[in-house]
Amino acid sequence: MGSVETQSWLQKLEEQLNVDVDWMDPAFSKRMASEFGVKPNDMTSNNLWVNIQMSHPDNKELFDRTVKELKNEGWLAIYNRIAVQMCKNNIENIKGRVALQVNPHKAYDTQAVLDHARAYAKEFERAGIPQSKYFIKIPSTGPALNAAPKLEAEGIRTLGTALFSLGQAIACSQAGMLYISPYFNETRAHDDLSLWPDVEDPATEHTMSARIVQILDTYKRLYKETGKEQPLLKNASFISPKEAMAAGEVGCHSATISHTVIEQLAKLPYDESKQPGVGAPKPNPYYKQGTPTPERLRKLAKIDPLAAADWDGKLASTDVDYLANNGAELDRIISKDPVTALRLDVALKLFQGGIDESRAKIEAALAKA
Ligand SMILES: O=C(CO)[C@@H](O)[C@H](O)[C@H](O)[C@H](O)COP(=O)(O)O
Repeated sequence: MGSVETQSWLQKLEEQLNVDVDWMDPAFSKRMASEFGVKPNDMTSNNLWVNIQMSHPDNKELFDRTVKELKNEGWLAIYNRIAVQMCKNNIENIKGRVALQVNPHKAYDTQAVLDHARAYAKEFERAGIPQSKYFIKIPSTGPALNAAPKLEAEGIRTLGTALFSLGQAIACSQAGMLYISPYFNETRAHDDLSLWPDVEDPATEHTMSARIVQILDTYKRLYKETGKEQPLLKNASFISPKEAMAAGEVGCHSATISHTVIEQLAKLPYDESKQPGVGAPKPNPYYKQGTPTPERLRKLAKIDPLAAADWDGKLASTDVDYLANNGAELDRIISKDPVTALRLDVALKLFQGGIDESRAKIEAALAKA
């Protein structure tokens, strides 16, 4: 797939938003450019992807060497250095930034989030990767997001992850973050398809679409009212190619996509007449140029299929300080929104499982070193 006549869904999507790769393997990023005709913009990761990539045969020598080098520094120092080096191994294959996620066990501990992000930053510096080429992923809880303004002031750019609600998105804006990653699907749905809203037209029918539209509308309004740059919406957690195309139509800034869905997008020949809706070319600069939400999606601005049964129909207010008192108001509104509370908790546990496995591998190697 390469010529304009046989443009793939993936190539079309890259015209509407920045396609990012949600996977750390350099061989796959290379294939994206050479076989699929789309070089990834950013490379995102999470504690599961780091854990998988750490066990890749290509990284055995890196793993063994780092355990030896840092055997007196503890498992986390070893984890950080290996994770940063694996980012470095992919940096030539992407156009933008690489990403690492802080320890999900510390999602309610501001100081621990700060310490971990700064430890990654030190490793990036040591590896010769400038601040302009990476960002740090922080879970969107009250205490964790309180670390972001301090990191941003130090030039360490951040992304709010495990994000399922407008309130979390407003808090990320208040924290001055570079990106947010709302999860289009809850993480459990990837393994239990009975939880997946597998709809014909995800942009209008998927239960998460309304929240994506509302976050974008709110950020565009805040940009207009304050002139302050807003986080860029990097949509994540797609199960099907149609969902990624919906992110393009809605007008997300970027979409970080698994290797499985990228392969599918690359194989589908694009035919505009068969798409339920078509996105606009990507605006640049994103908020300054701006693009309105497409007419057929306007109806999503005021509904919320994921809201609690007693929802009063009001969207989260931008006049509230969600970061005050260590994020108490953010954590309060999350607890009043059962879908967000559950999805956030499940996502954190999933990532905790990932880092626990890495820790066990490193500690087993340390025991033999
Ligand atoms: O948050 C980002 C990127 O910012 C992603 O890496 C994100 O962790 C993943 O897309 C989701 O966790 C989906 O992972 P999974 O449910 O497929 O295991």
